Amino acid sequence: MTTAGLEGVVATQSGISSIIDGVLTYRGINIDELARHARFEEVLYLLWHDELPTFEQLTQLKKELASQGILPDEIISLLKTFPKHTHPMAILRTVVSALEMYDPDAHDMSESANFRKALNIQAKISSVVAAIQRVREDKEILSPKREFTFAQNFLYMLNGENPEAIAIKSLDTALILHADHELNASTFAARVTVGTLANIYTGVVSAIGTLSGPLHGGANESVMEMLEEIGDIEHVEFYIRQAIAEKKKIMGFGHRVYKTGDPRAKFLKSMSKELTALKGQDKLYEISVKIDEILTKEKGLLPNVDFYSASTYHSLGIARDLFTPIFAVSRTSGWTAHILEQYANNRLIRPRAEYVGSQSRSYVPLEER
Ligand SMILES: CC(=O)SCCNC(=O)CCNC(=O)[C@H](O)C(C)(C)COP(=O)(O)OP(=O)(O)OC[C@H]1O[C@@H](n2cnc3c(N)ncnc32)[C@H](O)[C@@H]1OP(=O)(O)O
Ligand SMILES: O=C([O-])CC(=O)C(=O)O
Repeated sequence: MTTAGLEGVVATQSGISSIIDGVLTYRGINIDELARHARFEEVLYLLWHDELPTFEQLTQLKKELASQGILPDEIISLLKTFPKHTHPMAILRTVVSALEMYDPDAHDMSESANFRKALNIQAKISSVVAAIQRVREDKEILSPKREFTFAQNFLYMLNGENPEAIAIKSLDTALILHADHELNASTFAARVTVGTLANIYTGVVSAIGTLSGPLHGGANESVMEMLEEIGDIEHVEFYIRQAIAEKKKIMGFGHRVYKTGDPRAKFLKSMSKELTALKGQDKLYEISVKIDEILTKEKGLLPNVDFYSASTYHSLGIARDLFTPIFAVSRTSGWTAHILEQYANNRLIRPRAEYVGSQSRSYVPLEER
């Protein structure tokens, strides 16, 4: 028996995040508590080490993220070679692959080397995403500052100025909310890849490619496209009813696992409300809420993590095609935690396929076809 899309199939055991009765936890801690009280670096440490960091451990991690976040000159030169219209997810996938070539530990598969590589990727991926924007604006590439937090550094490297407190807090919360999510498609891809004992860079590259699709992380960019296409609250009703009639998938709604709502969406909704109001972009929030109301009423479809993240990121002044790369910056914490967990107890992941093709055919020579 096969199950389309492996729905409901339990493919591995994991101690990293759980989704039980619609409640999401990281290492046993409810995401609601982490979103309200933690900082992204604490969540990163928690995902990697199964413990919240002490003050000293957190300080050390912050220091290492800033120092490892400096990109090699070769990587900056490489970033400048891509055509300007290249999608940032394609650049990110390519550059993370290239990072392996500048890591002397790339093929050391010891546990300590794998932790070092996880840190290297997590630190640099944020700098790469910011640098993608700086390169296309012909601006100087900036490095993280030691005194800044991870979220603060990302916004600083992106915009070249010390970000406002509300922007730092909002991005930090968004990073926490996107950090891990059990066996989602990109994490599964990462685990399958490293299950062959391919290295951690290769696992993250697989994951980035998998995240980019609009049924997964790419949905946040598609949501923004839709909001821009709708343009006005007056157009929502017509647009959504037509999409329903044409049986189109509406981006940012529905979920394979959550049927009674995505617990992350409420935080993004309230950030979207606050930030759009602050930036005079209330219209975007109002359009989003109207879409949400119609889909809930007409189809019982609820927003997932990607829906309100679109208006949240937009009101932070972030370009639409950087939304999914930012998701990747956050999810690198979960991917690398899962990769380390996979290495710790590895067995090749190799399921079977039920054969439904032609049977008992013979080879026909070329001249007889
Ligand atoms: C971070 C993340 O990855 S979160 C997900 C991001 N992706 C999106 O937002 C894309 C839009 N959503 C979807 O395509 C889906 O809901 C997915 C991919 C998230 C989940 O897919 P599945 O679990 O395979 O659900 P499936 O696509 O079978 O949907 C079940 C039913 O709900 C409908 N449905 C589900 N999502 C949507 C949607 N967004 N818009 C319209 N109808 C939908 C389907 O058409 C289907 O209806 P049917 O039974 O009448 O054919
Ligand atoms: O779990 C999933 O299928 C998709 C998702 O919400 C995520 O990756 O955050």
